[in-house]
Amino acid sequence: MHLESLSLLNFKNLEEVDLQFSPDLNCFIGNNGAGKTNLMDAIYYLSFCKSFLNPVDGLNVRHEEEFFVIQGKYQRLGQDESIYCGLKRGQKKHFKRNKKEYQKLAEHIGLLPLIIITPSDIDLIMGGSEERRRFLDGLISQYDQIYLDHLLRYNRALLQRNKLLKQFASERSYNEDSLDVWDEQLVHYGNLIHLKRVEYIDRLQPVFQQYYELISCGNERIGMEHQSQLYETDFALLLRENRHKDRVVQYTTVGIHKDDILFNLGDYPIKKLGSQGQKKTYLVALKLAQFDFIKAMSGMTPILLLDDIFDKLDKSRVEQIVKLVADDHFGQIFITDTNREHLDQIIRQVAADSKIFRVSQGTVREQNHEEK
Ligand SMILES: Nc1ncnc2c1ncn2[C@@H]1O[C@H](COP(=O)(O)OP(=O)(O)OP(=O)(O)O)[C@@H](O)[C@H]1O
Repeated sequence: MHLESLSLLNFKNLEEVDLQFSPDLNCFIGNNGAGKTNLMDAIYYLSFCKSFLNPVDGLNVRHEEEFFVIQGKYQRLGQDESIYCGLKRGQKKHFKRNKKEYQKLAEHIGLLPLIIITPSDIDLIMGGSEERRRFLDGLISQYDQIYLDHLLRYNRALLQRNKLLKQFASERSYNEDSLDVWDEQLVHYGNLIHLKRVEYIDRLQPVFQQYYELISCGNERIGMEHQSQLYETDFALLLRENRHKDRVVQYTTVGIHKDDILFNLGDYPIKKLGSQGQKKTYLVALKLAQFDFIKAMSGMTPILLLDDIFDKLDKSRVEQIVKLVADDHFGQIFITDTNREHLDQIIRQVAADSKIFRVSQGTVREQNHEEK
């Protein structure tokens, strides 16, 4: 599967862009603030119906303009696919596949698999546990509708239980039975979600370790540990034991919504003790493992977006990543850099077709390989 062409109108700092891509390697080169990441974001939008940077759609409309349009033409499983996304300030977003508007955006997710590696991934390590749960849930639910359904039902039950706990406090009344209904639901769906999370982390772990070893030349030991209260105690018992506490604090303090993933380097948390380059290596390995996963589950090779991937990495790690992505295991790749040297290094190693685009103050033009 690959993106053949992209047209943009008023998307962030990109006023009008029309580009034809290589099915293999596409490089965006330009100075800081030129618009390289915005191009990546537009491609991300076409797969996930939203920006990876900015959850408020209206902020992606070019300043002083009223609307944006993103259009992409894809080759997917031997067929042409035309995807349209349009937004007028203050109005609903329109998202179309082959001119037909989606009723629900969720129907589109998974159609055009894509993995992005970006500097903002650092939130996965440095942010709170909800970042890591979102990563894991996103990974599983993209191709497992049942898991997504269980997650939605669990969250709904959690919301209702928390509402009741608040109500008890404000009305100073307490009815055990009304909590039981929600506890039953939490236990049922929570246990199913727990089993799936355990299974998926077990599957992700070895692939992730392999990528990390490849990039770091096997010099460092890493780990990923799923932390859940359900490993130690039965969920129903846990809820019963913590009922009194939950009533006092007015929310549910135990359950799979408290899970975390501990990212380790050696015996220590990478969050506290890892260097910037080690954290970056960790994230690249994690995302490449996610790539393999999605590839296996979707039966398609995802598009790979590498945004500013070489920043903070030493020469040897850069070389290892270049070798990795030059492998034909990966399909269409988009890569941004301010440094032409890195891109030339990749282009030299990749036997496949490649294109270079110069991005400058919101304009983009294809340049030939000799032009510097
Ligand atoms: N809605 C918008 N309208 C106009 N410009 C915008 C909008 N949103 C963001 N920008 C501008 O886009 C520019 C950032 O572009 P982008 O992040 O793509 O840069 P980049 O080329 O990736 O830079 P770097 O190398 O620093 O990562 C900024 O100058 C920012 O002000």
